[in-house]
Amino acid sequence: MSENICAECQKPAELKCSACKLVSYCNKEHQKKHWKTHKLLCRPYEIISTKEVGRCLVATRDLNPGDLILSELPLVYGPRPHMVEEGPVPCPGCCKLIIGEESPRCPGCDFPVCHPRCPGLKDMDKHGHECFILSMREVKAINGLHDFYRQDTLLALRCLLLQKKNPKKYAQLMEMEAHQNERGPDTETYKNIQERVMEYLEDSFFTPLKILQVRSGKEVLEDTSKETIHKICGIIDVNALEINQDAEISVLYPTAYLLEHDCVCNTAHYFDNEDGGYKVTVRASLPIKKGDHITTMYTHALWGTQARREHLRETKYFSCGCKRCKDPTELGSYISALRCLGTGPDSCDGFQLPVDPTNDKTEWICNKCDMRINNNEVSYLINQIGEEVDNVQLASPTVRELENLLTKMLTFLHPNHYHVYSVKHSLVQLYGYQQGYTPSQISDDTVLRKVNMCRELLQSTRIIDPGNARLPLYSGVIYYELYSANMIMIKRKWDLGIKSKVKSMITMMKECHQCLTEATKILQNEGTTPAGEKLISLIATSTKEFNNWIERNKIDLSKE
Ligand SMILES: C[S@@+](CC[C@H](N)C(=O)[O-])C[C@H]1O[C@@H](n2cnc3c(N)ncnc32)[C@H](O)[C@@H]1O
Repeated sequence: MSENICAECQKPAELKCSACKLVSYCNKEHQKKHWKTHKLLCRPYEIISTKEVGRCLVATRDLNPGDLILSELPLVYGPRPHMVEEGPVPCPGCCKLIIGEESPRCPGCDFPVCHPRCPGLKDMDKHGHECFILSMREVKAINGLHDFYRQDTLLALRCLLLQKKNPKKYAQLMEMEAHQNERGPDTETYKNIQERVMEYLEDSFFTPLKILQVRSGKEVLEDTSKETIHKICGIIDVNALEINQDAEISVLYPTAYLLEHDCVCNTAHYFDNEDGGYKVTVRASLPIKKGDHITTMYTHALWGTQARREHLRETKYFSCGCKRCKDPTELGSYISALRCLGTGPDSCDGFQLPVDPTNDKTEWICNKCDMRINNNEVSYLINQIGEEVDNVQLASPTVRELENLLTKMLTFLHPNHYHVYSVKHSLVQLYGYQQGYTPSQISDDTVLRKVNMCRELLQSTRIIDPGNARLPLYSGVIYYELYSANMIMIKRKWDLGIKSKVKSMITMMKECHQCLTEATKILQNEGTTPAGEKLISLIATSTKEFNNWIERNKIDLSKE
């Protein structure tokens, strides 16, 4: 007789839900009947393996934007494993950034901490367990703290500690892809890990630990071999998700790591640290059909194809072949396109596009006059412009400085190029605020310029991030600035007696309403970062003010 019980009638059952394989039924009819209840809990994906991507998730039913895909707690997490040579470091208890030299020390191991009573110091899922190992070293440091207390090695140590503490979790962890072949002994990555993690942990802590283990006959760590530590570092680099909310943390999840990459992904994920556990929730951000691959984004949506592909190759060891990467126009966004670089009589108003964007040595051809240039020239130009943009942006530029830079850039780049996007995104946040451009000072022409820039930015953002999965803060800011610019114009005209009977005024008011509604929707899961929280509150206040203004002036936007 079957051990399983039908979820509908509690009689013995042989049939299983094919999607989650967790619930049984005695017949198809009862399965159908129970679906209304079960669909809220049923996992909507299966794990498959393909030659191109390895293991990945595929939808087992149609999903709509917002539908839950998975929600889970970490296997292990810890301070982001990137070497810091100066400046703030994470507290090993809570991962919040602190200045090591000015901070108190952990009473157990002497690592700099935010407070000697930081709750994470005793928590066995955080610092509690590793503190014992770190206290093996008897010497303490007063100077040169960055080299002596290496928070960038703690996540690898926490992974090793799972060997004894939670063998099931350790086994799950060791199943993850580490790309060891691409990180072999002759690579820079290997040499770096050897020195930065392996030798540091071995010399400072494992050598005294081994002596203690022999003496006491008790084993704390089973396997601290070079192979295992290199594999763990590979696993962290390839699979960990990064959280930048209140602290800089890297997290390994039991299932979420299986999400494959796509440069236009169909899910969004959020972290929730309310119970101190960094739960991740993954939801569909676009409609996903049964059988579609469920994807996320490992790199920056606002980078052009060459920059994204290079980043993916260097950090995740694969060559992306998604639709956006293969399309010279990047789905019509023209985010990497240059102006025709023909000179003199050869110049035209066309745009230079890569002939084969997935080939690093591709030629770039003008879509109008066939003028060709090689990739080295394009890379050189883009790097030069990128450097100039970074330098100007870092120096808190004025409107005038950014406008001059923009004019210069537009002689080489498409108006939607990602470097241009970045400058326009800064400019729309200065128009209306900087001295000389405040709401009472800014000219009508400049307000219109801001409105047009916001609309152009929104158009590009919608193409490269149609589900608002990766750029919600960018979009939220643009919607807010489009609202603000429209409001300046509306109030000016209103004061001149041009009221709600005029059609263009109603159009602008409707756009204001739409901007605030869209921004509120897009930002609904962004309240966990300081920037998101601030923007959400600004938009909530503006929505109230806008609605009051509409009500006070007896305007009915639904009727007009
Ligand atoms: C976080 S892991 C994802 C799980 C992995 N597929 C596995 O089997 O363990 C990331 C790795 O998956 C592979 N991968 C993910 N997305 C890919 C894609 N779009 N194309 C090719 N490989 C991909 C790469 O090997 C990458 O380093």
